[in-house]
Amino acid sequence: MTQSLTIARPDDWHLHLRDGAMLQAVLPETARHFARAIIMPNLVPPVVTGAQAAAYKDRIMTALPDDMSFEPLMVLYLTEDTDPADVAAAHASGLVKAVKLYPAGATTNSASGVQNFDKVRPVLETMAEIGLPLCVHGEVTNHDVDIFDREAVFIDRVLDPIRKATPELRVVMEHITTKDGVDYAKSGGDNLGATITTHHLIINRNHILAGGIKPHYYCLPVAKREQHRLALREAATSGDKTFFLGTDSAPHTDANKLLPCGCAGCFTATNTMALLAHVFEEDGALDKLEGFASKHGPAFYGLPVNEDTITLTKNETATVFPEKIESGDGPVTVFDPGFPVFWDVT
Ligand SMILES: NC(=O)N[C@@H](CC(=O)O)C(=O)O
Ligand SMILES: [Zn+2]
Ligand SMILES: [Zn+2]
Repeated sequence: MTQSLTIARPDDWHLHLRDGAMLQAVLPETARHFARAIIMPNLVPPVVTGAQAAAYKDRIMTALPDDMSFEPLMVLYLTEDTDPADVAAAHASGLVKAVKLYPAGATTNSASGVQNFDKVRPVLETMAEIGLPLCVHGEVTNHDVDIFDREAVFIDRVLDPIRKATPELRVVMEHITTKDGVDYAKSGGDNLGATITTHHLIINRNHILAGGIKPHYYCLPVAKREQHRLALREAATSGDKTFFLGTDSAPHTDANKLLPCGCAGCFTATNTMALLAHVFEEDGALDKLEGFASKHGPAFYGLPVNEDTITLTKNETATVFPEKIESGDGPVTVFDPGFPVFWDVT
């Protein structure tokens, strides 16, 4: 018997669209299901100023197929030279919905990120005053900190001090991967939210490393132990409005993934909603999917819930997702959950 679920059209609160040929290829994969997305600014060079964000938004809208509707929510990449007045103007004009903090060297294209957090205090204070959220890639970069501990250590050494110094600052902990992240987000009050990716609800570190290395499961923050995946599942399916969907769909060509030093990122835009329906059903929480994917994010960002809807259908035969999508830069492998999924967006 087929089963179906209609929910308000979802949004993606953490998405990499890239630029040029890759943008052209991946944008329809998101716009097919999602109404809006928070667009990550880690291009080369990064999207630092309001003018750069306006130009990038134009390129996204130009790449959007005529028969699709989609609103990119633009984000500025925080550097030690970011001008608070430029940030305030970009927010006041309605263009920019968040500022992104990358610790320098933490992840893909983060070389221009912040090294000395004191240098960005004036920007953070301006953001707190105007209510502009800070999105955070929450990992320290110290070589003496184990990669599996970098999120928990970031919370103690960087995030908590920033929030104590600026309690009015609204913060999104992006792509949390640990129980530590879940617990900290839960206890943070209304000014703190957290996004969770689809893939971190599905894989743990064994998926990457056991039985041969699987580069397509390698992303940052790296997937952790099973106990952490279970904590993320519980948070996402709990109905707690602190937690919302940010897919972190991060396309890299297969050529760039399958290298001796391969790129970090999972490309999930194509099948995210079907995978989430599977996950939420498995946890007996289909009634919580709409909150996670369509309602808690707009509430945090002070935006309306989308008026249109999507319908998810569970079929008798497994859904066949494309193994790869083609881009002008080369093929991009679609995230494979490793089990059959019977849901699809109709
Ligand atoms: N998540 C990833 O593994 N990669 C992202 C960067 C990021 O979100 O950290 C990317 O831009 O490729
Ligand atoms: Zn990140
Ligand atoms: Zn990301």
